[in-house]
Amino acid sequence: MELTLGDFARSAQARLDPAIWDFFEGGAGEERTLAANAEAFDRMWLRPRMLRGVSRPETAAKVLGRTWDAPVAIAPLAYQTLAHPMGELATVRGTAAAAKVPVVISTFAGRDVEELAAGSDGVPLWLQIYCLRDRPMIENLIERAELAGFEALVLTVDAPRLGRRLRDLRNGFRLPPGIAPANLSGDGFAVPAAHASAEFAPDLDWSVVDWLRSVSSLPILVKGVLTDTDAVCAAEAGADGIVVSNHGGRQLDGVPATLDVLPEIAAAVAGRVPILLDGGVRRGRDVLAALALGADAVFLGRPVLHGLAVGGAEGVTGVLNILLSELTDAMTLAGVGTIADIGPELVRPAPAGAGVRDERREPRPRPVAVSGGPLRREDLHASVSDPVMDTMNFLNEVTLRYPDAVSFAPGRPYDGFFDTEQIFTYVRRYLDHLAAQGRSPAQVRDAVFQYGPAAGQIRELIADSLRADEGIDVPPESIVVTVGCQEAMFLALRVLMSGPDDVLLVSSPCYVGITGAARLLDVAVTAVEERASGLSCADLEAAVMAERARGRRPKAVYVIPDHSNPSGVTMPLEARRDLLELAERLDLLILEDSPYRLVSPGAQVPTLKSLDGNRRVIHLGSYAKTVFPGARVGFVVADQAVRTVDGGAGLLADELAKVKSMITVNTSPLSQAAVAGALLTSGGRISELNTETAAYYGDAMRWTLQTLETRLPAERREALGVSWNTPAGGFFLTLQVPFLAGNAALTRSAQDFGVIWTPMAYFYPEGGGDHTIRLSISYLSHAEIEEGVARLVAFIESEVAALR
Ligand SMILES: Cc1cc2nc3c(=O)[nH]c(=O)nc-3n(C[C@H](O)[C@H](O)[C@H](O)COP(=O)(O)O)c2cc1C
Repeated sequence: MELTLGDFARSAQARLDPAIWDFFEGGAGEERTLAANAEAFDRMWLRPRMLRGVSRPETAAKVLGRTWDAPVAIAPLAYQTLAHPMGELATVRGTAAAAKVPVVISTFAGRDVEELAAGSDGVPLWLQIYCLRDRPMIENLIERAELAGFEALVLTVDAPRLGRRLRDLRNGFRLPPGIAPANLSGDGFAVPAAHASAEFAPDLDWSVVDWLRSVSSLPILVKGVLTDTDAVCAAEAGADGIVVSNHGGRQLDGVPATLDVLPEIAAAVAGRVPILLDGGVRRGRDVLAALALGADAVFLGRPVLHGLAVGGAEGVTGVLNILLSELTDAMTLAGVGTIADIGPELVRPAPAGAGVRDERREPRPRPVAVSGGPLRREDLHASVSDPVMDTMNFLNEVTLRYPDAVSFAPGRPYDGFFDTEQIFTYVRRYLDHLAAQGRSPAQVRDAVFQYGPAAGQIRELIADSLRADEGIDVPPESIVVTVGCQEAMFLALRVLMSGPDDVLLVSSPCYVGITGAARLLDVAVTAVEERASGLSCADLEAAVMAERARGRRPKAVYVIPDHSNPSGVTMPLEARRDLLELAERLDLLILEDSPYRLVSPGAQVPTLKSLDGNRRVIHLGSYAKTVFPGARVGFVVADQAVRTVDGGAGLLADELAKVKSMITVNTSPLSQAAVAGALLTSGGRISELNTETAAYYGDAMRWTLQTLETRLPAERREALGVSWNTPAGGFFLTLQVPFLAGNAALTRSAQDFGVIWTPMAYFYPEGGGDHTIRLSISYLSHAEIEEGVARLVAFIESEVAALR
């Protein structure tokens, strides 16, 4: 039985073909905006008033001069015949049975406007307009609708073309035979995005409102407004109303939630025209919140399709009845007697992290400024709003919310080998070493108390250690000691990438630290799909050629050749040689990052840098896993020669150090001292220092793989459609699953099964990884691994059962 709109969504999903479900549910890009719409409502608390004498609140609302039974209308939704054969006719009838509120009919409706008007049973019908290149066809449709008794036009302005809807792209979505717009002539509709690219007029301006006005006497609402400026433009262009909408997150991913922009728009419009809002309205209290923040009414989108799929007209009636009775309940409990009584005092933002919706959606709770603070995030550098910058927020949030869950998420080192006293011993060891080298007491003191050289003061020790451990033979001058490896990446990108046409190539999936650094620096990133044995040279070459054909300059490729984060993949020796050869041939640099190799058991494949005869490799180093992450010490080896215009020569490392002096000045000498002490203790062989640690991680990886194998033997996992890779080292392995393993699945996993993992989709710069899970094995005990895997398997079984 469906008691909430969420229940209807679940029932609909069970009934619909997965590709159609994705077409309905999906948003553009990473679906950040889609998720944000709903979360914005979750972040809003209601402030009820008591003893207000409200027994039966009155939900009737007056909008555009007409009284509606409730401040809710049905959003334009294309191709409703995909959900039910009666399509829009069932929607109109189902709405009429629940309430007299407007139904907006899409340009791409699957039923004739005349037929809908005949079946409307007193429900106001509005026509949504996509202004196609073929204006006469649109004009004809408007004429027919007006003649049939439609009461308003809704001009959609956020779709010069369709947003990049990755689910549809992945599914190769096409309209099934027999599904087509009933009110348009022509063909080529089967792939909606392709049709839109060919037929939508992309170059409209506000004069299109004049044009509409010239062909129709109906009121015109402009749908798709997201800023105060455009709201004013719409009002000044003569619109009779605006619809604050981001198309349900289906157009430009990364625009804000509609509820978040509503206050600024309401302030700008100042009552001149009615404001409607859509996106994420799923409960009666959401309607209250939208009205409190300045909307006159809301549109309901996807839930209508869910109702249709579940029970045609009756389903739509069911959905509306739930929403409207929730609205009545909320008004009663909040002490609100009429719609006109709803004002801004009825809401306040929830504290951060509170109010997260407990449904199959992807919440990302974040504080919201309802009335605007002194700074607007949209005025800050775009990177702060970029999804890549807070990829891990949601995961951290879930981890905090379910502290008892077994977590396979964090890639942090096991702390059983840390010993506080070690730090003092290491620092002492380094200071003694300086004294033994003949430094005076004052010099030894300065070596920890003072600023140090930008390039670092332990470069010799690092160079010795690289020679001893890795067969990397480079002069100390080619090394810059950095604040963690992250700074090394940042410096390398800052120095190498000089113009807007420069491109960094990365694998997909890819470590987020590098894509995040690229974003901070406005560096263009192109992803190359990773294969089972890492980056393929053929793929890389094709990507380089494609970039060059576009007039761009691919300058470097970032790789984690050993036990990669996130996939766990290791490049074989031959592939490394091929990559070096390709880099030489294509004049590319390689950014090699390999933090896990020395904490992995057994012999390791040689580093790219040790095989690099042509100085193609910039080696990014980290002591986070081999010494301890709290030191925040990393380094970069950049032995490439740099020629100056006046014929001088230096090393790339010198340029990196220059930039570093303007970022962190120098890496903490105290931290460098601790790391140097560790290097000295092991005679430069950091691998020896980590023998026990490597054995520990190796054992944890084996244990995890073995437990998975026991719980899901071949036959069972085949039946479930599950598989995983078997890395020989590192912290990560990946699991393929047949269901969508995104944030919603993660929430169910944490909440219902007590196990947390990382959705691999976080690591795909251009989308992907939706059916893959990353497991980190680095810090769990055998018992925790066993319990965690048991829970994970139970979760997987339940998800697979829900699919069937
Ligand atoms: C399957 C689907 C089809 C849609 N078709 C149209 C359309 O033809 N015209 C339009 O202006 N908006 C269209 N929209 C956007 C909706 O009108 C509305 O803005 C959005 O769905 C509201 O968000 P909600 O689904 O979160 O309630 C469509 C949305 C979906 C999900």
